[in-house]
Amino acid sequence: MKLRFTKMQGAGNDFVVIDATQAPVHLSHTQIQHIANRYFGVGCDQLLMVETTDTPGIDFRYRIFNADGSEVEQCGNGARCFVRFVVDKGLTDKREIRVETASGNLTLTLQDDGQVTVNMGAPRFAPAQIPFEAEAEATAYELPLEDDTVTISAVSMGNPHAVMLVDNVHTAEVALLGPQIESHPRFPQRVNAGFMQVLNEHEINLRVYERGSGETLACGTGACAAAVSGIQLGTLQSPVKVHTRGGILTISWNGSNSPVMMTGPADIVFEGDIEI
Ligand SMILES: N[C@@H](CCC[C@H](N)C(=O)O)C(=O)O
Repeated sequence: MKLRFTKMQGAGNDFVVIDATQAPVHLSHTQIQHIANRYFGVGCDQLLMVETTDTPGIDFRYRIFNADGSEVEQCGNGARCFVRFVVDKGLTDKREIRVETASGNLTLTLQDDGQVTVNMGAPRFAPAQIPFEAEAEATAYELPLEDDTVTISAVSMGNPHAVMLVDNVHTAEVALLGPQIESHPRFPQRVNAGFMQVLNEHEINLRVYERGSGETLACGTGACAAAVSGIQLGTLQSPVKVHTRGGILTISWNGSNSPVMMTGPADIVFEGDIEI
């Protein structure tokens, strides 16, 4: 069977987007892994499935799958690409769109300059899926690894993140520490591992080793989690410009239960059909 797809990217985090608004599309783990494979498939960090919904006041539903086939709760760069997709494909003429995800509803706005702003909702600091004993907000936790102990902040943006401070992201041991943090026993659902270098109180460099996809050029929820943890720790102030390997994201957060706002690019790269 041939499957029509659109390849997109947001700050270099790349996606295969499937339009399932006309008819349902069911893909197995193996089919998603094949599509995501950069040698034998299309290649992507995540696959996004755009669907309709009957929920009042909600325009679409969209589902997110990592390159390893696992379905996840949230994806910041994917949310921006989702908006560009439904607008560019003529699936809506709205510029402010409400979408249902596995971790709640989001409001997304397509700006006149083509950038997309996403209201990512409020962060959580003791997320249920991260069983730290302490309840304190934005506390830094010691995490013992194979040959080292690192200090991380645990932040949920709907999906789980462990953010650590590093002196220099370019030399940080992302490939070594990322997989150890991702599958650490203290994170039964696994976790996205962020490596943050503070440049000044409004600017950071960030690399993220993503759960289920490995290191990506950018991670939207990772950028939100890093900015939030830095603001909570008192080293950053909103807004925070996040420099990733694939582009710049701007994160604003007024603290406590206020929503995290993320702004950044989203573009279509090409379209095609793949045999699955
Ligand atoms: N790239 C994404 C996050 C995708 C999901 C993540 N790998 C997870 O497993 O939670 C983003 O832009 O937020």
